[in-house]
Amino acid sequence: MLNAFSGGDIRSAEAPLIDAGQGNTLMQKAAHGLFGVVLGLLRADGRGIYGATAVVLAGSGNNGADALYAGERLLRRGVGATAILTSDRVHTVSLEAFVGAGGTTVRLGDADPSELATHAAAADVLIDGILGTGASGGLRGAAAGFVGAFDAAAGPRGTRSTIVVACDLPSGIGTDSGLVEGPVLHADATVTFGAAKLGLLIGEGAVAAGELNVVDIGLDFSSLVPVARTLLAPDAAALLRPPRARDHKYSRGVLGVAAGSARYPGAAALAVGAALATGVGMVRYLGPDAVAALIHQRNPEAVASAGSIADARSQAWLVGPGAVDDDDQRQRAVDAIASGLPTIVDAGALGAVPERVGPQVILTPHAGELRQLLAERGLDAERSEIEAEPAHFALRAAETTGATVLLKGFTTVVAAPSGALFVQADATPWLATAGSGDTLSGIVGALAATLAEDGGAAGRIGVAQEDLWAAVAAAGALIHGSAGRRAALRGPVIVSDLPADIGAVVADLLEERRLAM
Ligand SMILES: NC(=O)C1=CN([C@@H]2O[C@H](COP(=O)(O)OP(=O)(O)OC[C@H]3O[C@@H](n4cnc5c(N)ncnc54)[C@H](O)[C@@H]3O)[C@@H](O)[C@H]2O)[C@@H](O)CC1
Ligand SMILES: [K+]
Repeated sequence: MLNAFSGGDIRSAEAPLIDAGQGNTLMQKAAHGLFGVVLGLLRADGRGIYGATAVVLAGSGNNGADALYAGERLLRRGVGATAILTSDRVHTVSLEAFVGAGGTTVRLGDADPSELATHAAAADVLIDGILGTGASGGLRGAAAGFVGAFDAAAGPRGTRSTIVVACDLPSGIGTDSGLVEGPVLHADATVTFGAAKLGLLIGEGAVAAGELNVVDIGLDFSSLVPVARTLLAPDAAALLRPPRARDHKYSRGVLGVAAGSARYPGAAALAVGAALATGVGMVRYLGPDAVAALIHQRNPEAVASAGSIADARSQAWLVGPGAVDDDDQRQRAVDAIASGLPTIVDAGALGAVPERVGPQVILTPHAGELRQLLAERGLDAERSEIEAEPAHFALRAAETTGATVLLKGFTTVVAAPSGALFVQADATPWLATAGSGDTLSGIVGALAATLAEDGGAAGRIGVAQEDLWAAVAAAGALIHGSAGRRAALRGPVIVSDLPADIGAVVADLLEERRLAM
């Protein structure tokens, strides 16, 4: 599990060490970690170290100092380095160390920004040390102008030749919100110190951060509660329930699916296929015969009927994908939510959620659906506001409804009504395609069905019992994202092919778990 903390948490973890005169040691550890990642990136890209070139953007605070000390280390390894000082003030001791190692410096205010940007775009590495956790608001003035000029000279991430590495955070992102106000340098990698900050995991901050590296600088977080957690592969693996010797189809877990309608039959087939690939004892399908016929073309093992929720014994329910303009499906959604069983509520069923439910009800909206859900409860927000601050709005929705809320987006945010937050960035943009959400709900449904009667699941991954369903939803996002990345190796993702990748991801997770035991 990766824990994320707020800027305030990081400061309070640093405080005792700084009070004990360890401030410089912390900074040297941070700089050393940054230096190490830069070396690794140069090597991974097949570039030599000796003779490579680096540009260090150094702002007025300690973030600039970290970047300058990392620059000093690069200089001592034969890298040619220039520091662009973005403010009139600079951390003098680190600047002296940088210059003492042979670095050249230039003040941003004294030079032509487009000339400096051209120079930076020709370098092998650009280290962004303009602002760190002490930033208030986005980049302004000359620094903002430089970022625009660099983007114009170097081209966007993925096409440019300069490797951009953010020191602690991409400068100007909200440490706790991931909000980006104004221009921001999109990093190839971010090297963050002590612990991940929430703003690196959500919203535009996560987009700007690129690959996240957390450097241990010896801070003690044991007395602090993380503001968010990210499940890693071993956590998702611990939630999988492989079949045991005496299992039968009912003991493994039955997922009931009330999805699909005459208008959207495909969503049900995608959800059922994904659930079966994740591993369940049985899928019971409830819905129109025409939809059942489509499901059976691909998955004849699904048991189908047009009955009611009360007649179809299941351990968990999945309602809503493709269930539009269908009174029977709506009634099944209402009954499933009221059953008290874990119930994944997607798309067409989100409108059937009563005022208050429990955390075993897992809502899986995208930003537009969450906007609607909140509006129906008198909480008005624009879709763009939700996309900019996904954690805030997912928590609001969980608090208001009592449900677990999985908000889809570039990163998946899962909020529990307790206030616990999980953030998963496992997906690939290739998964942004029609039908993708139906497979995610199928995966989460299968996990819920297999864990519904497993009292030890929360303990296995170290979460409170009340947050189990949020962790299950996060594990579903991890499996879905990993399957999407695997599928994308073959080319654009075709969602109906995803079950093969879901099965392979589940197999890999179980194998890693076996090897770790
Ligand atoms: N406190 C510590 O002991 C450690 C701090 N570390 C580093 O220190 C950083 C935090 O340092 P600071 O607190 O000095 O803060 P920053 O380095 O983030 O800089 C804050 C300074 O920038 C200015 N500023 C704020 N917002 C601005 C804006 N929008 N535009 C232009 N200027 C703005 C302010 O004058 C402020 O003094 C961390 O991100 C990390 O890199 C690390 O060295 C580890 C140890
Ligand atoms: K920075």
